Amino acid sequence: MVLLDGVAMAQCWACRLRSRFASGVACIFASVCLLLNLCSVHQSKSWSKLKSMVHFSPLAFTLKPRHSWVQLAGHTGSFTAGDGGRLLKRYCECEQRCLEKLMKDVLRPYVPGYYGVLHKDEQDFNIMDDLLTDFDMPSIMDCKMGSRTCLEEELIKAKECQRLRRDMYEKMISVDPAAPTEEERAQQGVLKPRYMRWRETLSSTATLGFRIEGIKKADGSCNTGFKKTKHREQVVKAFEDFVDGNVQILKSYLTRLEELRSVLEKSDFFRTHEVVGSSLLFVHDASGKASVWMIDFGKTVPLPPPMTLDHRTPWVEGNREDGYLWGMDNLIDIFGSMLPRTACDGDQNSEEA
Ligand SMILES: Nc1ncnc2c1ncn2[C@@H]1O[C@H](COP(=O)(O)OP(=O)(O)OP(=O)(O)O)[C@@H](O)[C@H]1O
Ligand SMILES: O=P(O)(O)O[C@@H]1[C@H](O)[C@H](O)[C@@H](OP(=O)(O)O)[C@H](OP(=O)(O)O)[C@H]1O
Repeated sequence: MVLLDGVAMAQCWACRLRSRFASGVACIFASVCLLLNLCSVHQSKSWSKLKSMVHFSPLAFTLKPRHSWVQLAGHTGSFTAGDGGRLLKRYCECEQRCLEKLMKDVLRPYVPGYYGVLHKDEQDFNIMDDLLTDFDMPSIMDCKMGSRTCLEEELIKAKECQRLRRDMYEKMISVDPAAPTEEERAQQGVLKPRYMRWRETLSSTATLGFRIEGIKKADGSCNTGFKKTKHREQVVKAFEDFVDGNVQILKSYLTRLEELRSVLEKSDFFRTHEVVGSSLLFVHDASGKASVWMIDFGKTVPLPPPMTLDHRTPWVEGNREDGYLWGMDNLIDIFGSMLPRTACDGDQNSEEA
């Protein structure tokens, strides 16, 4: 976090100096700051999970920092930098199949562009667009969609092989020491579906059909402590903090979400897949640009034909419903409800809602 703050400060200075003087001296000063930070980051942590990801363009005379890449959520070590504004994500066949199909679906504008598989350093990666590329010091939010986070096939497998997870037990007691049952306490382990369900009910997954995984703001601050963000009012507070009272950004998000919902309702891909553990990535910056994309298709699986889902019907084991659109409806409703309130607050950024 200290490094991230250092980088954010350097970026801030670079921006300020650029706009005030646009002079060579300013650029050189900014470049020194940025390079110092870049070196320290690379020495201590290279391309690891969040909480500090830095990724600059090669030194150019304008010295515009391209952006700092941040992994807000997900598995550590899944990502590495690709060329030309692309990301390499650890290969997952399921995700590859989905991204290939999505490139031909009406959802194409709402997912990162996909460019196939790269074999590098004895590992395979899926190559995709880095969605942060066109933003300057972006604010980012990851919301995991759906009313459950375990695939039906995971539940079946878990019943066959009752593998106890000590890591999940430890994550559980670190949030709530009283959460494990007597039996779990004696075993010092929990089954994955039990852990996942506990996470769903602790957060807003079960009650709203989505949950906040993490928020990183332009000032470099980052928060992944949303495990107990369950109630609508808590979610509203987090969203308000994320958009920082900027009604224009709020409106852009709302418009994009409404468009996405209407495209999801028409998508062949969406109708024929169980979509679990997928996120919406919200990105905006100080210029007022804001957008939302669907990411993470590692647990998005095709349904056996002719089965389809409406993504709103409540889940019961066997019906494969995932609650994705129910979550989307709630998300849109919450963003919509924030508009007049933000405008009434008389914020400088506000305009007629
Ligand atoms: N295409 C992208 N462009 C920019 N950032 C991305 C992109 N894909 C993922 N990220 C960043 O990486 C984080 C984790 O992504 P993702 O959910 O795909 O990882 P994962 O390891 O599959 O997650 P999970 O553990 O939920 O399965 C996101 O929260 C986001 O910050
Ligand atoms: O957010 P938390 O509390 O850290 O819990 C993790 C989170 O639910 C991930 O989505 C899940 O990966 P999948 O979605 O890929 O199953 C992972 O399972 P895993 O440890 O088995 O990878 C969990 O540990």
